[in-house]
Amino acid sequence: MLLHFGNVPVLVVSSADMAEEVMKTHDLVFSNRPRRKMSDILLYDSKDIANSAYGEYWRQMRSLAVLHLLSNKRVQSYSRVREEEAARMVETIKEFASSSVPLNLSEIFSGVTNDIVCRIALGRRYRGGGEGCNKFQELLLEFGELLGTISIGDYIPWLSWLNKIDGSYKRASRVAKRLDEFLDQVIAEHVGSCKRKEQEGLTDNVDDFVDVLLSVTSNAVGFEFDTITMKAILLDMFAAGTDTTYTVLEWAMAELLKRPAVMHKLQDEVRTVVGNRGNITEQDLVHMNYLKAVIKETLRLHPSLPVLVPRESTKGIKLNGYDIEAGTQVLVNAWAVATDPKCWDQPLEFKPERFLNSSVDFKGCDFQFIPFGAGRRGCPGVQFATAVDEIVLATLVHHFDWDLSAASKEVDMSETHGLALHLKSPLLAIATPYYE
Ligand code: HEM
Repeated sequence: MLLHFGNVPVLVVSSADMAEEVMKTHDLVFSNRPRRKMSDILLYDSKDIANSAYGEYWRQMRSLAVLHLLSNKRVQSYSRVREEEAARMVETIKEFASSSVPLNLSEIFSGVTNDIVCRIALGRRYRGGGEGCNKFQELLLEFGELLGTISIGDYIPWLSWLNKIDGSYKRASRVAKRLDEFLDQVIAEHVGSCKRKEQEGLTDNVDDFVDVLLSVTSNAVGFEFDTITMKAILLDMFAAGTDTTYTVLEWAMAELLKRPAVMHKLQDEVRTVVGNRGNITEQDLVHMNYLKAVIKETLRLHPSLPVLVPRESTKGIKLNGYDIEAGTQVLVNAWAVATDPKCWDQPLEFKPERFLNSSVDFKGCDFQFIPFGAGRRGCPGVQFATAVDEIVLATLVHHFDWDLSAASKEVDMSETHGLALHLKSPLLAIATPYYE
């Protein structure tokens, strides 16, 4: 379907075949991202990976992230961080469980995901008191909210004065400045501690992303990599990696609470694999096929980014008989594709079993299921996200039995959109410890 948003032609793709045309057959033509004023303000002139224009700069940033930050090996090296944070979440929930107060699961999920991303990216948690903690959390919230808004000026340039008078650009500039100061401080602390370690002959066995980026900067040859680029990449990890990852947990738990039989089947699997050994390790997850199916089914019915991240055509092209001009924005409706009755049996039913004896995966080869996109601009954070989602969800159903709160006997599945697609109301449930 070809629409016009103001001055901009927008192609909406809603079938697996057309998604394949855009993201595989003509991927190169559709590898650009539209320029957005908000990302220019918040992300150093869009110098991050997700928003930068297709070209040499993007290629260098992307390969840096894929090779050094988000590779399988690097993601696995953070298994202890994820295990520790999942265990910490259990302790927090136990405090609530003893008072039978309904627990705000949405808050728990956003907190644990944020702690994991902060520890991996910046080296420590930035939540719950301590120097700079609240300031950073507040800034991240505002950053996400602003980045998720659509500016009318991007579509109708002569109306961009509206964004000036509604104060959103000014607010974004203030948030960008404060985040910039915060990241400068984090980087300076890392540089200081690197020097100290060098002088004392200490070696840290797990580097966080700032450590990795600092070592890449000092060894980078032949491409433009400065502190600005480093800060843009770090912010990308929060912008692209936090909300998207935690909303999967929110939707998965909402579906499980609505379907006790599915919840019990998952609990049986997790408890059989782990027994009463206490906390789950990532080694255990390898044996949890139903858990993986639950996460896939959640991403099928509730993709975190239902229309992915917009692409833009770099030149005119004929697609399915239609002329698509250069500069056309493309929205791939991943939700429509993943619920298309031509590809899926009972498409609107939550049935994790459909993935048990199936090779269909979200790695970007099966175009009927593309929650992480595909092709050159496909999500490089798939391993990172699934590692977090698997351990948190497994831990939650292993340690506790769950019941809807007395206040809400029905799960309210209404949606709202920020950076990612959220439940509109916080998910509340009562936890009863299983192993006491
Ligand atoms: C469940 C969680 C996640 C979902 C559903 C998701 C989904 C997506 C999607 C749909 C895109 C655009 C793909 C395209 O245009 O074809 C994308 C891009 C991206 N994602 Fe993710 N993502 C998730 C988690 C993460 C994580 C954890 C990170 C990093 C820590 C990350 C980093 C990125 C980056 C850097 C891009 C931009 C890639 C580029 O433009 O070259 N994502 N993601």
